[in-house]
Amino acid sequence: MRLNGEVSHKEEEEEGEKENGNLLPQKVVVVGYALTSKKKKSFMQPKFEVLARKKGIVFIAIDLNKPLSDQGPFDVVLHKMSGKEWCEVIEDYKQKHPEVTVLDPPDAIRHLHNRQSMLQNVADLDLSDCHGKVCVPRQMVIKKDPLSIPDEVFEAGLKLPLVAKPLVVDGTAKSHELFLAYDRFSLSKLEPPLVLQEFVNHGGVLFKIYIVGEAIKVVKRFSLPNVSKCELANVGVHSFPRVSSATASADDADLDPSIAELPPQPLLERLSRELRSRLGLQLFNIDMIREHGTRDVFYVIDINYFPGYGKMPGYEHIFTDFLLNLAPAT
Ligand SMILES: Nc1ncnc2c1ncn2[C@@H]1O[C@H](COP(=O)(O)OP(=O)(O)OP(=O)(O)O)[C@@H](O)[C@H]1O
Ligand SMILES: O=P(O)(O)O[C@H]1[C@H](O)[C@@H](O)[C@H](OP(=O)(O)O)[C@@H](OP(=O)(O)O)[C@H]1O
Ligand SMILES: [Mg+2]
Ligand SMILES: [Mg+2]
Repeated sequence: MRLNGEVSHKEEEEEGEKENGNLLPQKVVVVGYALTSKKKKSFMQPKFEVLARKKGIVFIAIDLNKPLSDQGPFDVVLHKMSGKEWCEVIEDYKQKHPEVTVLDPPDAIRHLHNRQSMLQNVADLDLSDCHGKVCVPRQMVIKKDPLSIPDEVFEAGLKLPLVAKPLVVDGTAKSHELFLAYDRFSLSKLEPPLVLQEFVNHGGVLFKIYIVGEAIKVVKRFSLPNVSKCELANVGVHSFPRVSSATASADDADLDPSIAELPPQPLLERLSRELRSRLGLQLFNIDMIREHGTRDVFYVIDINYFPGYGKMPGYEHIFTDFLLNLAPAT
């Protein structure tokens, strides 16, 4: 962290001074960020930037066309960019600048770019003493041949309906194109590589658990409705919209309490702590559903790196506190 006067961002400091009634923040934290334009728009909201500036945080957009080491100096680097080249840039920068906190390590982020590896750590957890059970839906990966899917699904004993998800998550709209498949034969129309995941009835409500370091914020979102017994006779693959990513929150909706009751806090805390340490990540969210008809059986269906924090209530304060409290890298 830099003390005032050590940084050459005079304009921002003067602005902070005015807004603070001549009270300068005790330290200035310089945060370089490399975000896609979509992510920049949703994350760098004016209200957030103003609050951060008042608290002594200076954001600087990293210029991808210039060497990273020639920019800054930074205290923290935030990034969500895909591509091997960028990972190499970040790895190289981390080695040359151990004093900078780089969030998060590319290798750890890569773990979430694959829908099979992203859930592995959840599958390995045992939270049975934590007011609930956290599982992952049964799933399988189809790497290549779509014509083999019906037999593979049968051999694996997966129960229909299945959610078909692109195996790789790379920030593109295509990687979020999902299908609900009612019969195994129609699955051969889909394009591998795919993950086929058992659909879990959950009453149409999903819990999004946002993690920012040690801070946890859980919100309710609308999700897919239950599949009834008679719908099981349906056939075909049906694409569905990004229902849970909509800005509309289910927090204020009049919902059946047995469906909408938030997961127990101790369970959320333990799950978040374990995943933070096992994944080696500070910035992510977890999509969790409650199995319909149960009180305490939960499934994690998705984990996202650097999700849409702009939609997280109070993100401005949570994020500024997080950045200010980051220990300087040693
Ligand atoms: N196994 C499942 N059982 C029931 N519903 C599911 C399951 N998997 C996904 N869904 C529904 O589909 C939605 C999208 O699935 P998922 O979160 O895996 O996709 P995504 O494209 O990674 O989403 P995000 O926008 O959160 O990154 C979920 O929010 C939920 O409504
Ligand atoms: O915050 P939630 O509701 O989970 O939704 C996020 C998704 O989970 C992310 O995958 C989206 O980011 P990418 O599409 O860049 O992966 C992310 O995109 P955004 O930054 O444009 O909001 C969100 O849609
Ligand atoms: Mg999701
Ligand atoms: Mg996702």
